[in-house]
Amino acid sequence: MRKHSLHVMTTGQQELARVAEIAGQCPTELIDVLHIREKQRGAGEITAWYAALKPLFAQSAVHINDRLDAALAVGAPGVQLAYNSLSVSQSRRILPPSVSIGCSVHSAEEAAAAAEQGADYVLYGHIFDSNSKPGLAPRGIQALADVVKACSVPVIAIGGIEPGNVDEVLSTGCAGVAVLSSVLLHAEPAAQIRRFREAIDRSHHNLRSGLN
Ligand SMILES: Cc1ncc(COP(=O)(O)OP(=O)(O)O)c(N)n1
Ligand SMILES: Cc1ncsc1CCOP(=O)(O)O
Ligand SMILES: [Mg+2]
Repeated sequence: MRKHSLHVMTTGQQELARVAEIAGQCPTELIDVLHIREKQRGAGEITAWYAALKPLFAQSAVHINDRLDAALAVGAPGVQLAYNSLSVSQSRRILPPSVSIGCSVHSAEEAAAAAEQGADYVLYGHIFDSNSKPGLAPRGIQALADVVKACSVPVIAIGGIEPGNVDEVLSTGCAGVAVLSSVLLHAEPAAQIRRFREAIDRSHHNLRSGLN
């Protein structure tokens, strides 16, 4: 298992055929987790996305954002909960224990609460300015470090993350990075995935265990 992980999220702005085309050209084995984050699509459509993308991400875990019904229907190994999803504890009651639960959090308090309820990891952001979160102020590196300290489960950083700022992000002790536009909307997604993986693997920062 790799020390730090690379999560890639679908954008909600592309058709399945385009995402599949990109995946077919990319070293997807360098990606630890693909998130199907298609908030405007129904559960049936999301199951079709999973069926089409899973073979292209054979070595990645494919997690489903929000829709536990779709995740259960396809046997996905993980879900990602958003602010308006079922809570972590509600999700735990529904999902088999083997299904990983990630939870989007926006403060150290939310991160600690998600961990307490049984989240396997939290996603915290946005760290830097991001076109994917227009008009919203970024939370910054110090806030990420504070979340890492407050939280007993791995923290994945998201928002405005590029290969050039990965080292600074990992210096907080977080467990990895999640990227949306900088991979799937990039002109050269394959090269960009390699740059991310190299930047992550080059970093010598250690994971912080949290609560210390
Ligand atoms: C009112 C409000 N709060 C938060 C969000 C963003 O949702 P979030 O839980 O952060 O889920 P992801 O965007 O991370 O998938 C929102 N849209 N509105
Ligand atoms: C889903 C989400 N949550 C916080 S920032 C973000 C989007 C990050 O997108 P990008 O990687 O394009 O900055
Ligand atoms: Mg969020």
